[in-house]
Amino acid sequence: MDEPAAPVAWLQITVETERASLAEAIFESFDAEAVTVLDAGDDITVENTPHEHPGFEASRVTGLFTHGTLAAPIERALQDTLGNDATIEVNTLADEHWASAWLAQHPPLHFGHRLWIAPHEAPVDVDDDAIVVRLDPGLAFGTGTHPTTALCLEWLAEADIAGRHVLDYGCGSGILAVAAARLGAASVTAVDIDDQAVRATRENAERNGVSQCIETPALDGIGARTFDIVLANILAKPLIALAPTLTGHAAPGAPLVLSGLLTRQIEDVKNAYTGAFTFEESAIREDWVRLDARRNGHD
Ligand SMILES: C[S@@+](CC[C@H](N)C(=O)[O-])C[C@H]1O[C@@H](n2cnc3c(N)ncnc32)[C@H](O)[C@@H]1O
Repeated sequence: MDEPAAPVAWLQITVETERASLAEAIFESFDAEAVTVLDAGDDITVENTPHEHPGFEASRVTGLFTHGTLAAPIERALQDTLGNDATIEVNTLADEHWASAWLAQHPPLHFGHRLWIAPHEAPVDVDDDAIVVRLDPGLAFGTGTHPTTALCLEWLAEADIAGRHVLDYGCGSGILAVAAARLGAASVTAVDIDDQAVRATRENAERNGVSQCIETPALDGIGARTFDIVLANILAKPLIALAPTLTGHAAPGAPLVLSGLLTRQIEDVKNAYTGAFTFEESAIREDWVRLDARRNGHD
């Protein structure tokens, strides 16, 4: 018989700051398993934290790290970068506490006319034609609260997805892939360099009844296939490095949706794709950007 699994604990560091994107970058540089951001004004009811946070002005950025990660260097980096403006809180969470904290922090979110993202157990009171994507707590990036994910979900909610073949490059939790499938895509190909993200995508596809529509090949398993829609919410540097790959996967006339870059990185990212794509107006939230483009070559 298998040994019962040992209880897992996580290091959770939360920082309240007006410079949320810097805090996120620091958490990412320490290999956070997940980073979430709650903005000022969001309803906050976090379980298992020692403080209450009534009416704070700043964003609340939370990084989750695997057990054994040292808190001190991360705290030092946050303090050095954010100075006295930041309030830092360190907690150890048992697995089930992380899940309940996640649920409490993630009320159902609404995008466009009819797309909702909601935790599996959260009651959602919506119209009959609403598409509700159920996303359970996982450790892969992509819960809908991050501005870049939200910007991509807003694009998907308004786009003509029905019958299209979609590529989600850097799928994380699978949130965009599952939303595209639920919005009627003929097929979604979801890839990621992180095995955990691929696992989370498969699980979330299954939970939402769309696993037959979503394939998760290895990165080198897409071959030379082209897609009707290409989504990539990664970061500026990989987006630039991936320009030839994503260009090769976009069919003539296909929309390309890039996110994960900051406003100061717009020109560098655009330059990597210029020639093959025509860019439309960018969407910007909290200094994060979504670039919308269309593959040249459509008759
Ligand atoms: C910011 S998350 C986005 C997740 C999800 N698509 C969303 O919109 O919320 C970026 C994802 O891209 C993956 N990633 C980073 N570099 C990559 C690369 N070169 N190729 C494929 N995936 C990559 C990461 O592992 C991560 O899961």
